[in-house]
Amino acid sequence: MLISCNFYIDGQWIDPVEPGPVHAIVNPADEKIIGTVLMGGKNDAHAAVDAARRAFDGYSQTSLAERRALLARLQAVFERRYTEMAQAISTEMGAPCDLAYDSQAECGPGHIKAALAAAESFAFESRSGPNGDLVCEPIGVCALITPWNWPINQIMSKLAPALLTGCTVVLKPSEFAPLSARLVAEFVHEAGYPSGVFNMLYGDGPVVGNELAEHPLVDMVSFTGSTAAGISVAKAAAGTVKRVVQELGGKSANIVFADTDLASTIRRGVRQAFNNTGQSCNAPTRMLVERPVYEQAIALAAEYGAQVQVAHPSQRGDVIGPLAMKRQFDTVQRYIGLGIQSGARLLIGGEGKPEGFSAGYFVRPTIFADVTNDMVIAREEIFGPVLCMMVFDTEEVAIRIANDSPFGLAAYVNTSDPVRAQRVARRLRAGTVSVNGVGQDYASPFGGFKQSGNGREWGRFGLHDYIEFKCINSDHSQ
Ligand SMILES: NC(=O)C1=CN([C@@H]2O[C@H](COP(=O)(O)OP(=O)(O)OC[C@H]3O[C@@H](n4cnc5c(N)ncnc54)[C@H](O)[C@@H]3O)[C@@H](O)[C@H]2O)C=CC1
Ligand SMILES: O=Cc1ccc(S(=O)(=O)O)cc1
Repeated sequence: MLISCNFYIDGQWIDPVEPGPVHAIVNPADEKIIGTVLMGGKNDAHAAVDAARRAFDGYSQTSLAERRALLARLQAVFERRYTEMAQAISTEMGAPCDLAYDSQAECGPGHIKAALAAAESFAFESRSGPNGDLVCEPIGVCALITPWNWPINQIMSKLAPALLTGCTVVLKPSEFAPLSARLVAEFVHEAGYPSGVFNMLYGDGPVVGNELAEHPLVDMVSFTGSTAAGISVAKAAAGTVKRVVQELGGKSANIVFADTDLASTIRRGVRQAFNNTGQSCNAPTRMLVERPVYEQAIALAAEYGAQVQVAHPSQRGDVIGPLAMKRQFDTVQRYIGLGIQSGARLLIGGEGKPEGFSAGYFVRPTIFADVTNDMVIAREEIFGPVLCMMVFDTEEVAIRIANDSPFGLAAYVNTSDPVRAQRVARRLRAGTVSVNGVGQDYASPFGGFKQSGNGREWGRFGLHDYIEFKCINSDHSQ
């Protein structure tokens, strides 16, 4: 039976009032249509915003204790229905089942727990000065516009702090990840949130997303996606002076110094670049290797890259699945072609599908060596399993190349010298820096410098996005 996805507005499952083109849900592993997403229009966006606006007066006045209890209930529902979520993500965007279960779905409870933990020590009320009492109030109605690549990471890193701070929400997920968003709506309903606190509708970015960004009754927009769409959102939001938080693209550098444990560093770098089939905005897609170990690093990367197994998402283990959609497949093919034309040395992979895959948006994991930082493949976000390797001679040059990017989301440094690691990390213009493979915890801030964005999500940093600070000045001497 075909799946049909409709909207959750004001506590009800409803069809669009202004139906747009129906979007087919295509399983990226076999290209079969498994369902449809009903896409809305401007009037649907208005209905969702109106519901969120009506609910705001009541929900914003609930106590923090009540909101913590509700969010804890949402966590419990999520954990009980966890397997459904992992399966939905794997089906809609092709994440291999173990990645979907262990990492993709895990972001849901992960972000809820981090928000709840942050609230324990967050100063929602404090003194700001001799006369001032500082109170943190919910900013209002929030539009959450999210992509398809880590759908639950991106929904829950926004939704958990929004709900905890007393905001009401309109979620517009990507139509390419409709199933996980539908489950989120079911979980919120089951957790017992009042009607209108959470609303969800599908629609095109330029129509529904844009309408939410422009809407005078929306107080803030939290957007994750491409830099181009993020710029459109900011422009649309500017007329109403609403807050816009953007988490955008990346082209992250992975600096490999000659004193590192080369084999494990290269293996990890290849694995991280190909994880989620390269569809992560913080993927380390530019590997910068110090000259004395460059040829050795290239040989290791080719060896490990060739061992990467492309497989149907139902296959257990550390494999990579298809890209999420045909558009992404075509984009990645184009970039691989551009890499070859630009004279980069193709180590593994290349254009076309891997052997044995005729259906599905599977691509060949591809590594280019001798890439220079002016090549298109080194400058633009490819969003596929395409790794660019470059050589550098000095620490100074490595930092310069790493920072020579319009993006600044993440960076990676590998060296056995802890002093150098800290020195370099502090000079990299990126929102997160990983030293020797150490990953990010949910309590720490995630976001970018430059055209990678303007905010910080996760943990207590995420709470700030949804808060207005109010200073109440009065005579404290009495
Ligand atoms: N940084 C990240 O996490 C992501 C980056 N991307 C990059 O973006 C490229 C294109 O992927 P897309 O799915 O097309 O991402 P996108 O940025 O177009 O879409 C992300 C979300 O924004 C919405 N949207 C798009 N245009 C909008 C507009 N003008 N106003 C309001 N909302 C809008 C979409 O409907 C979706 O919900 C990828 O190849 C990749 O390079 C894509 C997804 C996530
Ligand atoms: O830890 C999970 C995680 C971190 C980053 C991203 S993305 O950069 O937004 O793709 C996804 C998942």
